[in-house]
Amino acid sequence: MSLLSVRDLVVGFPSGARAVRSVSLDLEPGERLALVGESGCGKTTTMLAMMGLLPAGTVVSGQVLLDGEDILAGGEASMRPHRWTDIAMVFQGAMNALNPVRRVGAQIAEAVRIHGGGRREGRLRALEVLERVGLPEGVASRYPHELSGGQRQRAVIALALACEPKVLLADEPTTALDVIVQDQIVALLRELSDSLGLAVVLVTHDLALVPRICDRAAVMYAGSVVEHAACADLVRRPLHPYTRRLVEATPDLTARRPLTSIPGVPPRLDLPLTGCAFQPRCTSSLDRCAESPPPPRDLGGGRSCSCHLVEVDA
Ligand SMILES: Nc1ncnc2c1ncn2[C@@H]1O[C@H](COP(=O)(O)OP(=O)(O)OP(=O)(O)O)[C@@H](O)[C@H]1O
Repeated sequence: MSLLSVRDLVVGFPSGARAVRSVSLDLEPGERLALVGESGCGKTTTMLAMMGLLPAGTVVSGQVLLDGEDILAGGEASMRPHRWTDIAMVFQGAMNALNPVRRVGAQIAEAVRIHGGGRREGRLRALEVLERVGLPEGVASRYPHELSGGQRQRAVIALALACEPKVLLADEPTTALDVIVQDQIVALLRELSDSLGLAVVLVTHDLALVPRICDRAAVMYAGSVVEHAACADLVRRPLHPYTRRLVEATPDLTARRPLTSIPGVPPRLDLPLTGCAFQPRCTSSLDRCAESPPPPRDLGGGRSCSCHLVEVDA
């Protein structure tokens, strides 16, 4: 039994869009998984569904199992005991997620109190987690605007860790930071995961970032995971045509190869799909790619791929 297991998650919006069509993920303690894919493919929606925090959408079907318990099954009543205490999230654009008129330490202490801790415990825990993410003690009494971008991102990570979660969902945690600070946040996430046994799901559109933090990666396209592999395998030998194009479209300062873009646009999510979602943009598609969606094919060694071509090659 995995620490976290997402099974066939499907999320719909009132507009009729199926932003998440089929996502399955497994995570063990201390493991780091990246969820990658271009903008709009459903990464954030998947994370928000796992937290039970979808602003407008609904989980149409699927399960989110934490230590074997389906935390979505009973709605808010079954999610509430686990949100923040077992599974926590650093939101996209999180540097603006702190309350601007409250001191950083007080915000963390409040999170602890809301989840049953006392005042003193909250204060002590705030100092403890701020130190844990590499911030000096004085940060506790500062307001968010008095911190640098990197310090604010650390403070947001500290806030997410306040109630000692087992799983951290980090949505684009290094976007909008300069490369030096990005490196520091990458190192911090790795270190926290190793030392606390924290399982991390990193959401990013930046494939270059993935091997620096994660062990495994799941590639999403139009709401579905299309390939799942160890990061090194995924980057060295991508199997799905979409992953291949994504790798080719990722800047690499050492390789001196021309950068390419992926022609075309992802499909509309409010229309049903008859075949593979990537087929209209795929340069190697077969007739049946337009006719039937390729099921995920288990290739062994933790690798899977949803592509008719991979079936032909195998
Ligand atoms: N509240 C909403 N109502 C309707 N559609 C929505 C809503 N929120 C998101 N969507 C749609 O769901 C799809 C997936 O969005 P999502 O933000 O999950 O993608 P993403 O992969 O995280 O993209 P990004 O990297 O840009 O954040 C998009 O097509 C988006 O337009």
